[in-house]
Amino acid sequence: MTELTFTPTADLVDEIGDLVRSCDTQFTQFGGHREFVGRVTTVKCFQDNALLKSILSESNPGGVLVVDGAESVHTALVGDIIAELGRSNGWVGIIVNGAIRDAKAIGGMEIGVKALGTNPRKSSKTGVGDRDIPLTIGGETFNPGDIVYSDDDGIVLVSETGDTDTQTATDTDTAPGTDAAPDTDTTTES
Ligand SMILES: O=C([O-])CC(=O)C(=O)O
Repeated sequence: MTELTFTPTADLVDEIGDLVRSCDTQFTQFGGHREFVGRVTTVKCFQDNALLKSILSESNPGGVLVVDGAESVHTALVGDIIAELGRSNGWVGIIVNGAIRDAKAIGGMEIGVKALGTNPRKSSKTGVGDRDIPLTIGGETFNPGDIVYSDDDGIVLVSETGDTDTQTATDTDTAPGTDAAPDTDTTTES
């Protein structure tokens, strides 16, 4: 697996131009690492964090877990224990379309964590949810295997060339042989 080099998101936009896949959601920075780049793994879960905890229990050096919690800030999907679990297994970032807790502790951790906000209320732990599915957040689709760049300016997605690990025969989003393949989705404003 090739080592990924962080590039500031604004520089990426300058390189990619109008075809950039930049997530419109205004996330807040919570992690000790404010800049990260990594390969996307996805999970969708609503006010329940058992599935995302099991994913962060897996070793995934350089991975970024993108969690679609349907924008709910009613319960925290990630706290300091789960964030540390991910960090210790090599994950470099967690992006939560929902809430976290233990924000102060997470701010001292060597991992990137972005979320909509905080809530000390716990999530349920049934394990309900879906993993490794495309997620649309902030007008852009996060596909498993995409490369995600994140910093103080935002979150930019790039389709990885030749990544066959997570692509299926029906996936037409990645154009083989092209770097930073333009997103051909006709995404409308949300
Ligand atoms: O267990 C939870 O629901 C989340 C949490 O508090 C942690 O990760 O520390």
